[in-house]
Amino acid sequence: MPPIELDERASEAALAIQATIPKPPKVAVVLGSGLGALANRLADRTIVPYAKIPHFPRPTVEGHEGNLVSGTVAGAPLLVFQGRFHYYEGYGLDEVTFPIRVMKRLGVRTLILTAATGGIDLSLPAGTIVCLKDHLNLIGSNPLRGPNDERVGKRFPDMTEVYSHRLRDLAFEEADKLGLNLASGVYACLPGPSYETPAEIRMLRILGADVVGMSTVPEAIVARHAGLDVLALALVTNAAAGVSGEIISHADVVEAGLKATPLIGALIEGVVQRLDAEDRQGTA
Ligand SMILES: O=P(O)(O)O[C@H]1O[C@H](CO)[C@@H](O)[C@H]1O
Ligand SMILES: Nc1nc2[nH]cnc2c(=O)[nH]1
Repeated sequence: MPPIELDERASEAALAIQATIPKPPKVAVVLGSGLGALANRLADRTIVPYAKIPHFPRPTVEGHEGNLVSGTVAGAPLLVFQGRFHYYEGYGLDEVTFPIRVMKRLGVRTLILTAATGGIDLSLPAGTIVCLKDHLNLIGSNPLRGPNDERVGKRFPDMTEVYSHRLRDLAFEEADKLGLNLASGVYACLPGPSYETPAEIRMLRILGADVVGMSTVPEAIVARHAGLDVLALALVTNAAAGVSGEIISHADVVEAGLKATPLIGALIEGVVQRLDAEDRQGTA
């Protein structure tokens, strides 16, 4: 889609959201598969169904509800995207990353991405939360393909530090307070929807990937292009193909997400409260 048209659509979507949420929070979270219940932890909730937002796609995957939820965690404002869009659903990368363009319009400055993933590294069993330090974009395209919108960002955005060092440090500090052993790793993004073969997982391990999924990376690229700071937390919901010999099912992925929601929720809340405190002190 031409960038001007895309920007107009994002602007219309943002205006519609602002009609219900006049002062949107500056920190947003995108919830991965099975992590939707995290939105229920917010106080003072205002819910805008994606269906009510112009140009917003609809999630078609189980475990992705399709609501924008604004509220607070321990007094700190937070905007939650309860459900995301994936390339394998048939959406173009413009559509997959549309919420990121909208949140930029809404004035969001910090994006926290969450995702369900398969654990490639043998030291990352199901239930581990991994703070991403980098990624491999193996989706076969790039969400910034096409004419560049110079008003949003550069033609050739730097990707040396996609996942903010500052936010990662903050996440590790908050994890320590919770007694949570937060791991660090590289996310490989494949197009899906089939899970990987054991041979593909062996290849990904050689390439340096620690976890694998079918999302997150297009969103992170668009967010960095637009100047947002990004933190990404990947939950290992299953051993990647061939690692344990167990078959992988999306129902199990969603169940593992639900089980880990209190822990990943507590971690996100700790980070959001710290960001809010920094914001109040004018240091963010
Ligand atoms: O990345 P999220 O949306 O958490 O979902 C992950 O889980 C699904 C597969 O079970 C895929 O969509 C994969 O990307
Ligand atoms: N590609 C991929 N995505 C996932 N999402 C949750 N588990 C997996 C997995 O093993 N592979």
